[in-house]
Amino acid sequence: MAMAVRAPLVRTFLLSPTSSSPSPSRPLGAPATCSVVRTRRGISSSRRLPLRANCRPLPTRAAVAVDSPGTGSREAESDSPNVLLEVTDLTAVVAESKQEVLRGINLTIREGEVHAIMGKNGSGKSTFSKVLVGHPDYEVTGGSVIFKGENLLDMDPEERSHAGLFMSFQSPVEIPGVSNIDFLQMAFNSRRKKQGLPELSPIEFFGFLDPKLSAVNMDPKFLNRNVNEGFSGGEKKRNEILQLAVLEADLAILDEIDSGLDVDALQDVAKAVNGLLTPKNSVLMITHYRRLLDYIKPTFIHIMDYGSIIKTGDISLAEQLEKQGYRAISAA
Ligand SMILES: Nc1ncnc2c1ncn2[C@@H]1O[C@H](COP(=O)(O)OP(=O)(O)OP(=O)(O)O)[C@@H](O)[C@H]1O
Repeated sequence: MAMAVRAPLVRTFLLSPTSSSPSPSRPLGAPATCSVVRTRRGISSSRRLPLRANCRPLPTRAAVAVDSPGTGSREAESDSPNVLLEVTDLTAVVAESKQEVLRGINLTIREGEVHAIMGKNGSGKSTFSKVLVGHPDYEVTGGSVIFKGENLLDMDPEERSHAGLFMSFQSPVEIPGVSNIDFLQMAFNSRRKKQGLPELSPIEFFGFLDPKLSAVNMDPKFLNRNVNEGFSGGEKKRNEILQLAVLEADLAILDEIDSGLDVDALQDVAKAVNGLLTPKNSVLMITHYRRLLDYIKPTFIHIMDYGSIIKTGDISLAEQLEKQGYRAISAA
C-alpha cells in the first residue's frame, strides 16, 4: 500500500481532527499560587498542598526524585524545572450536545514530573485528556493550555503530536490493513520530518526499534500484525507504550494504562514507562488504582470531581482514598 494512502490513517490514529477553539494564552511566569516542598526524596509529606493544582516551585534549588522499579532512580535537578504544560481555567463542552464537561481545570506540569489523576467514574478525567489532544467530540469554551510555551489550543491534533504530546487511549483503536511496523515507522518519520531531521530507512528504523521492543517485553511477531487488530487488552496496552517509546514524547498522557493488565503485564508496562522517563519529559496518568502508583511513582496526585481538580497532594492522598473512598476526600 502506498505511503500516501496510509498517511491519513496514521493521522487519524495518532490524533483525530479538532474542533477546539483558540483561547488567549497566559505568560509562563505566572504568579505563585502554592508552596511545594521538594527534597531530594520528592515532596515532603509534612506539607499539604492547597486545592489549586497549578503550583509553582519554591525559588530554591529544586529536585524531583522518582524511583523507577527495575531502572534505578531518576533525579532531575535544576534551579527551576521548565513548565511543560500549563492549563488555566479550562472549560469544555460536548461538541454535539453542548453539555458542560470540564468546569475550570487548573494544572501545571513541569519537566521531570509524574502526575496522576484519580476520580470517580464520570468525573471528567478522560474528557480532560482528550481535550488536551484535540479530540473532535469536545469544544473548548474557555481558559488556556500552554504546551512548551505554545498555545496548544491553536494547534490541530497532528501538530500537538508533532509538538511532543502523546496519548494512550483507554481503548486503543484498531487499524485494519496497516501493519504495526509500518505504522510506527510512518509516525516516527513524520515527527522527525517536522523536527527537520532525516527520516530513517526501514533497516535503520528496525535498529532503532529493536531495543524498544525488548524494553516493553513485546514479541517481534506483533510488528507484522495490523495495528491492534485482534490484540488482547494487555497486548494493546503494551503496544501503546511501544508507540510512546518510538515517538519519544515530551508529555505522555496515559489513560488507564493499567486497566485489563495482569500482574506481570502491569509490571512490564510500568517498567517500560519508568525506563522512558528523563528529567526533561513528563507523564500524566489517569488511574483508578493505587497499584499503578506503586510502580510508577507520582510527584503529584490530583483528585478530579465534576469536571475540575478539587484536590492535589502526594501519595498519601491515594492512601486516604483507598481507605476512605471519594466521599471522605470531597468532604475534607
Ligand atoms: N462524547 C460525549 N457525549 C456525551 N457525554 C459525554 C461525552 N464525553 C464525555 N461525556 C460525559 O462527560 C462525563 C465525564 O466523562 P469521562 O469519560 O471524562 O469520565 P471519567 O472520569 O474518565 O470516567 P471513568 O472513570 O468512568 O472512565 C460523563 O458524564 C460522560 O458521560
